Amino acid sequence: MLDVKDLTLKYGQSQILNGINLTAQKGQITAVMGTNGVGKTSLLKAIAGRHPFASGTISLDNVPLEKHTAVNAARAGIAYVPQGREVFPMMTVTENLETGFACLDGGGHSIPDHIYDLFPVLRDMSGRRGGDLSGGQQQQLAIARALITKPSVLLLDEPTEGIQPNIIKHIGEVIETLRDQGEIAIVLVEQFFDFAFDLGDRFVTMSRGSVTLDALSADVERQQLLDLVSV
Ligand SMILES: Nc1ncnc2c1ncn2[C@@H]1O[C@H](COP(=O)(O)OP(=O)(O)OP(=O)(O)O)[C@@H](O)[C@H]1O
Repeated sequence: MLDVKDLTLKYGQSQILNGINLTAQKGQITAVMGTNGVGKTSLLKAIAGRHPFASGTISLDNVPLEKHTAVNAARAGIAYVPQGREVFPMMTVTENLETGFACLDGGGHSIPDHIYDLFPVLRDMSGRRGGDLSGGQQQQLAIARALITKPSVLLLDEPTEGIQPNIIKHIGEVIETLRDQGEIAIVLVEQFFDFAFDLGDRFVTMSRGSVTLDALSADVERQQLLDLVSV
């Protein structure tokens, strides 16, 4: 379980996160929602060790993570699929996937079949350069690369952004499959309301760096949620 407590984050003098509390359970999709600029990406970056936080704690299975760098977060089991995907454009699909081995112990790793079962297009395009893939294919590659690290927490930042509807549907099905396997706590930051609403088991809404609602899907009405995340 991921447990974020009283997290604050600053860019210079500007305080962006004002004491965020968030938990994400394995086998659940925790959807973090809110309008542009409320701090969703900053929250994910802090959890992923991509930006230092000013105060608070991030724990995995009740163990607070020390020295919270990106490498340490990845080694601890936190995988981050950033907005914009960050696929290496000059590397092949296979090489992009292999970068995920860097945070696993030992050598001699190979790409597991289940990765290609989730994303068959990556097998077909294994020799193509990352930069030559469509946006949807790059998103699949970025999620697959994150899964290579065998995470216990998967952070997804706007996975539907700029992607055609049939691939969005497929990505939604993959996220559900991962949830149903029960091994990963999934944190989904998403502005496509219906995508997040359909997938979320728990909803956390944010406004100006603070949590405004934290509720299980059974306890929240669609309109209530829509009102909270609309401008
Ligand atoms: N590197 C940075 N330096 C300074 N300010 C930043 C930086 N990154 C983000 N911000 C500011 O922090 C605030 C929160 O940004 P953040 O990207 O976390 O929000 P968001 O909810 O993810 O928005 P979006 O949906 O547009 O990505 C915004 O006001 C943004 O301008």
